[in-house]
Amino acid sequence: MPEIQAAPYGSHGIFARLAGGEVLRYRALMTSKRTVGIVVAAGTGTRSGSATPKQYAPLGGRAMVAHSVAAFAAHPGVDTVIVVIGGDQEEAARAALGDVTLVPGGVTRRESVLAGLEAVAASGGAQRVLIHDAARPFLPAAVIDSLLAALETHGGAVPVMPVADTLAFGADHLGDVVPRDRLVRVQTPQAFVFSDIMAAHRNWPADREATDDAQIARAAGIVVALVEGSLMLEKVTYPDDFAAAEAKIAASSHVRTAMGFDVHRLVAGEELWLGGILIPHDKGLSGHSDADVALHAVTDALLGAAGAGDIGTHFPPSDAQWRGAPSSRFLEHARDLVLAACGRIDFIDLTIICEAPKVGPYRDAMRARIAGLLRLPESRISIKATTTERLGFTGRKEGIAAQAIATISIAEFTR
Ligand SMILES: Nc1ccn([C@@H]2O[C@H](COP(=O)(O)OP(=O)(O)OP(=O)(O)O)[C@@H](O)[C@H]2O)c(=O)n1
Ligand SMILES: C[C@](O)(CO)[C@H](O)COP(=O)(O)O
Repeated sequence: MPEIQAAPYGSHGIFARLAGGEVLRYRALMTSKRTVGIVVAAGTGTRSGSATPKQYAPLGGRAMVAHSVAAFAAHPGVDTVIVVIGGDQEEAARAALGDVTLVPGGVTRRESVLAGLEAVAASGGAQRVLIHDAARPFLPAAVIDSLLAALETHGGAVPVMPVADTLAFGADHLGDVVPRDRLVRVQTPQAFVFSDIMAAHRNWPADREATDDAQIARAAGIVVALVEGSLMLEKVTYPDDFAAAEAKIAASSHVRTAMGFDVHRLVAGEELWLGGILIPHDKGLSGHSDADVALHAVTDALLGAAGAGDIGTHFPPSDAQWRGAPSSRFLEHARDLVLAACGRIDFIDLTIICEAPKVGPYRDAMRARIAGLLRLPESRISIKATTTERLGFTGRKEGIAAQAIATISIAEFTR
């Protein structure tokens, strides 16, 4: 199967998954092993000292929980993500995550995981499940690769790290040293054959706690393999951990800029959609979609910065489903691609080139609309307009052109 060789397992994250037909076919093959990522995010974060549950604290420009959800969503081996949340967290979770399956959790982590597993069972089950702490925001695709590979031969697998410090009992005074040569630090995600971990959790006594799922699996006789963990996966637990997490993002972030350009013809009898708003005018822009040339330019700039092709790659004009489509959908898609690649949109500079209509009266409304679609403050959107001094097709009012430059930051720690 050349498609599989062309897109090795987990090789390119979201870009590989969305870039073209070959990869999409590869993904379709993989769904024969339906894999669900469960992110447990129902804790209160007491030790973190955060006023709100730590998983909603901003980290690298978005809520902590959004990072690992995006990492799962971007991985071609993960088909679905569900997030387990606290009873009073729905609003915060929706604001952070948008349209993701949310499941109410329990009082302890174990109960929250059980609730997540039951939700998977109720939705038709799965072959494999990856159970992950929202409090470990930076989830490398390579760790997911290793875990899924280990599940080919084991019922469970966990990422582990070596212990670097001397370990000893300690209360009032230092006690005996604990030999560390055979100890490991256990991280998440923890990967399991779904039916096995589901049964193990159901059989675990309700009055007994376990700090992770591998313990519950082992108690049920599941052999749990070890794979190499990652420093990126350290848990955010105490107040100082937030600064350490921000430092990880800063250390691996770099800025990308890309431009987008588009032209559409002005014709009588069409609505004029420009910059995401409907403008009264004697002509409108003609195209396969609503032909909003300004949103197309911004969309292409974002796709370029994400290295994810162009608007035609994602929304081919040959595809009837995009006939008359609102260009806001294209822009939201580009936004989600950037976010899924652990990127942050820093700034958009859009220039609309036309003789008429005058853009000035609509500039604020366009800015607000684009900021809303990108979930950014308006201060990160610049809209400029110019004429071409009555020269060329824009000068003759035959069409409108737009160009945009997107500046994004991408933290390249996800591999
Ligand atoms: N009832 C609970 C408790 C914890 N968790 C989740 O389990 C993960 C690991 O737990 P921990 O770091 O201990 O988070 P908290 O329980 O929120 O923190 P603390 O113990 O400091 O209150 C976190 O993503 C947390 O949201 C959960 O889903 N449901
Ligand atoms: C699940 C876990 O993250 C694995 O290391 C850990 O056991 C969670 O412990 P916590 O005390 O609930 O933070």
